[in-house]
Amino acid sequence: MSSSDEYGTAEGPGAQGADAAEAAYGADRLVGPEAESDESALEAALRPKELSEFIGQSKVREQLDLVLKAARQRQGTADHVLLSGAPGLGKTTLSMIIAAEMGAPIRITSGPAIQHAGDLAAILSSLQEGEILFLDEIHRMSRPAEEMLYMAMEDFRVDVIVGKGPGATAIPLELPPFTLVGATTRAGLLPPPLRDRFGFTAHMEFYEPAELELVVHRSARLLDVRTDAAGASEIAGRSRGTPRIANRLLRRVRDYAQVKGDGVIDRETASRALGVYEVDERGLDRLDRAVLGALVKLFGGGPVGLSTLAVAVGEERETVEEVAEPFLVREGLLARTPRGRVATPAAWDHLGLARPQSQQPPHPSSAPGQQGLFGE
Ligand SMILES: Nc1ncnc2c1ncn2[C@@H]1O[C@H](COP(=O)(O)OP(=O)(O)OP(=O)(O)O)[C@@H](O)[C@H]1O
Repeated sequence: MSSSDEYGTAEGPGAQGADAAEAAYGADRLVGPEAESDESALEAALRPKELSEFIGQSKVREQLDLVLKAARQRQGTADHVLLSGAPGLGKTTLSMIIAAEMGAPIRITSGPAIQHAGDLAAILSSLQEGEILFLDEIHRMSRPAEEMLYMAMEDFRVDVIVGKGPGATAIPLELPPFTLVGATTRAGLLPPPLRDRFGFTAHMEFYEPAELELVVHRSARLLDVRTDAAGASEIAGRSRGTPRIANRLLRRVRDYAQVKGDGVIDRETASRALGVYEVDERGLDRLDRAVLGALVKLFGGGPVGLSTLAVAVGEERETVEEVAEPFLVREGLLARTPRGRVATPAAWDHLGLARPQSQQPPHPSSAPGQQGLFGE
């Protein structure tokens, strides 16, 4: 096994790998950021319909508001919009809000559904003037379709190729002006010519706990569930900065409150309910804690190779690398280093374990160089 095989990449997985591993492991994962297969109707019911209802992302909202107002004043179509950010942060929701604010219809499709340029030509040629075309996972579109999109975005025109080989001819096709809203979890993977054709690019950040509390209160109101401030705060704190997860945890806590309590969600009820589902107070689930526990207890905090860590927790290495690690890294509990995975001092604290000597904060009298690995 090569050393890169053993240690995995320090940067993390590629796009397709991450999507596949999340889909495979994350299908029934309460804190997975992807939508579950039966979730779309529930999500639709909870989507904010107007920009003013959209919680958080204040900069994005302010900028988008300007873009849309200006387009409305000119009675034209809005510039193409690129929304980037992790799954479940509200990209689809924002695209629907753009359509609503522009009073325009919306067509929804995704990169993986457009494998041939012809698929895209069929969609583009049937758009109405001013229509919003939402292209989710735009980074997963095929190359020929992507190239067709360049011209469509810039000149509202496509060349449809008829025939094959030397006899093939390009028939130009005029398109009505439309607004493309592209969404991607990996803006860095978009080729620059595509990225540059968007007039407005917004990066969506993870939400602050206070913003997620507002999401929980709003959803609770729509679901007709009573939640007090402490209950909403407990759910928000475990939602990994993601409204989709907040809404999902709220539904599970609602079940618990209904079956085991009086239907009201307070701190105690939320905490007990999420304990049943093994989501801890910081939003880690069983897999996250298994990875962290193995790293700390079996390997003294590392460095340890990815494959060895995966064997220790009985999972595929892709699952550890793509499903568990991103959140652990984001939370500052685990670091990916060229020598392998390393637990940070916060990992011991989170697991309620005493830090070993090497991870102790330096004693004020200790000489430089005797500090722990992270030199706190
Ligand atoms: N700012 C917000 N305020 C209130 N609810 C939100 C907000 N953002 C997202 N949500 C809710 O979270 C859920 C997921 O949002 P959405 O489907 O728009 O995410 P997404 O970024 O498009 O995810 P994916 O990349 O997986 O398609 C929806 O039910 C939506 O109502």
